[in-house]
Amino acid sequence: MSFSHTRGSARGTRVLPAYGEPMNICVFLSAADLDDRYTRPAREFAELLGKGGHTLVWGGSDVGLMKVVADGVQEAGGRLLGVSVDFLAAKARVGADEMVIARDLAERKALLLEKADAVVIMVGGTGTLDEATEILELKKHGRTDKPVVLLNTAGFYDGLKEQFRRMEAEGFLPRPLTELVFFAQEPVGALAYLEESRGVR
Ligand SMILES: C/C(=C\CNc1ncnc2c1ncn2[C@@H]1O[C@H](COP(=O)(O)O)[C@@H](O)[C@H]1O)CO
Repeated sequence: MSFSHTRGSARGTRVLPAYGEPMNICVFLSAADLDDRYTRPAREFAELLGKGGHTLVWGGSDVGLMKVVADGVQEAGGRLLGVSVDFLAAKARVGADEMVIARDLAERKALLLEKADAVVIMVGGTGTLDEATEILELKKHGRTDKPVVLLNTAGFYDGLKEQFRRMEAEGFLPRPLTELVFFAQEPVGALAYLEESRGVR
């Protein structure tokens, strides 16, 4: 495993993989221990990701749903690229292919997005919501065009979807909602969207 701390602000820019090539897929998701309603689809998505030869880019911790997905990706043959943060470095997963330690949460978010070709938002709490709104805000301002999927497991994000639709209908969004985020009901639909959108960008 390679392990590095960040220094300064010089960072490389990712060259997007061509259609059919493996991607770096950043997943934002809960650090909590959850029941089967949420762990089953998370495991299913992890397996698809690993079997597709993709790399999981995630928050680096070995807890809750974050661990479920990291385990699933690794077992299915995918790579793990963690971006932890200084104050959680002791909790970082041992055995990831790469682990970067950011100085603070803001830098971690920037690194997670920088290293990703695409983003999937799974069920989560305030941490996940914070990460999700960061990428959506960047997309809103045209600062990135990376595809974003919201995996709406067990209707967890029905309320958020409703709120986004209201924002769009009442003029709060300068871009159509469909350009910001794709809502997937199932893991297979989430990955299919990412793989297809890579071919047309
Ligand atoms: C080991 C313990 C806590 C570890 N907690 C976290 N580790 C890594 N990343 C985290 C942690 N908590 C939040 N994150 C980031 O936010 C998302 C999850 O937050 P949520 O509030 O649970 O939705 C996740 O994507 C991470 O990037 C306790 O000792």
